[in-house]
Amino acid sequence: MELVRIRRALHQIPEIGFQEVKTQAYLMDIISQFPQERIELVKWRTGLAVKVRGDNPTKMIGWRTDMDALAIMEETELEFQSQHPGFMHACGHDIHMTIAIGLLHKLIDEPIQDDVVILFQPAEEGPGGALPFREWLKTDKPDFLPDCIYALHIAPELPVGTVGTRSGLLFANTSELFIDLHGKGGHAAFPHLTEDMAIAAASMLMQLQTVVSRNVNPMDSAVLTIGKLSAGTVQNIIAEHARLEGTIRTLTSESMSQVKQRIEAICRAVEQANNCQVHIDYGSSYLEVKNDETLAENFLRYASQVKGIQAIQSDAAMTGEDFGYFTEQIPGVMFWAGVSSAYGLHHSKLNPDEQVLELMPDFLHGFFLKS
Ligand SMILES: CC(=O)N[C@@H](CCC[C@H](N)C(=O)O)C(=O)O
Repeated sequence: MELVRIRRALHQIPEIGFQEVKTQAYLMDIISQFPQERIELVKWRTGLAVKVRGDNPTKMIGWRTDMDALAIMEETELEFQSQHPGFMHACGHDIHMTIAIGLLHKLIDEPIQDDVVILFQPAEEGPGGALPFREWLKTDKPDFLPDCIYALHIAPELPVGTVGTRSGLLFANTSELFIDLHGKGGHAAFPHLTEDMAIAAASMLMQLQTVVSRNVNPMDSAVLTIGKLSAGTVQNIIAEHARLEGTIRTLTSESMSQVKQRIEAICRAVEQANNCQVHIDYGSSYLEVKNDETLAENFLRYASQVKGIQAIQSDAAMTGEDFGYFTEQIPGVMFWAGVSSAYGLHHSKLNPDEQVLELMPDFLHGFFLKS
């Protein structure tokens, strides 16, 4: 299998959530070149579910990969860099999909006892494909619904060959956050006749910093990041509109509700103080990823015995993953797989080491053989 070629081809066609049309077509083309006797493929929106029949199945194991990219301008200057300006596989989903293809090929070549279903899931970065995909499988394709489910995420800071996970909570509860402020703009020379939304947004941004530092129990944990702040139109007009775009991360749904209540109180206060209208939109939200204890222990035990693999216990992280909607109802494990990149996830220069492409399909095939 020329996995490097496949990864580079996928890397060149990054598409955001539910727009993975070329990605889906490319994957289907690759899969159509495999022997078809053991496999059954169904499409779901821009995603795919591919079932591989085992020799003597007692269960169906699930493997999930995400497919979407991010709206980031790539700056790697690699010869195979993104052909879609402004979009990049900066979260490693091109690597994830290629590993899934490698695993699929291996399972066809050397079948195992159990059935395996590989889920190519769109829209992990947003607005979230896991929940509707899971629900569709349950209602329309129950014979594609796995009994247990696994997934990996690349870890730029870990060397290739290292895999890490933990029992229980791995990733945070998340909610996107979009806040629009509307007030009376006007001429830059007459500020007393306006309500400046740039000032109102700046003050809101600062006040939002007190939510985690002053309202969340220090023994709990939360993150409130505003990744984008925009206001106004040109240099000599006082802004009538401003927008804050961010994300909230907590360890439980309860603390997510508390954080949201504080954000709402701050927005009402900014409305009053600045004589403006504030509108909050929480966008999409993801459940925390909770690894099944027994499966996670089995996984780490297996990994620690494989030559060339270093298994580590990971800490929980404030990353979000809609894989949490799978582990909510299906026992599962997500793990980190090292890719030795100097630049991290969501960075325009992320450059994973492609050696992981050869290593992981073999490793997973061995794991599924013994699961
Ligand atoms: C693994 C990873 O980086 N996941 C994303 C998921 C984003 C969810 C949503 N769009 C949000 O921003 O809340 C992450 O940013 O953690």
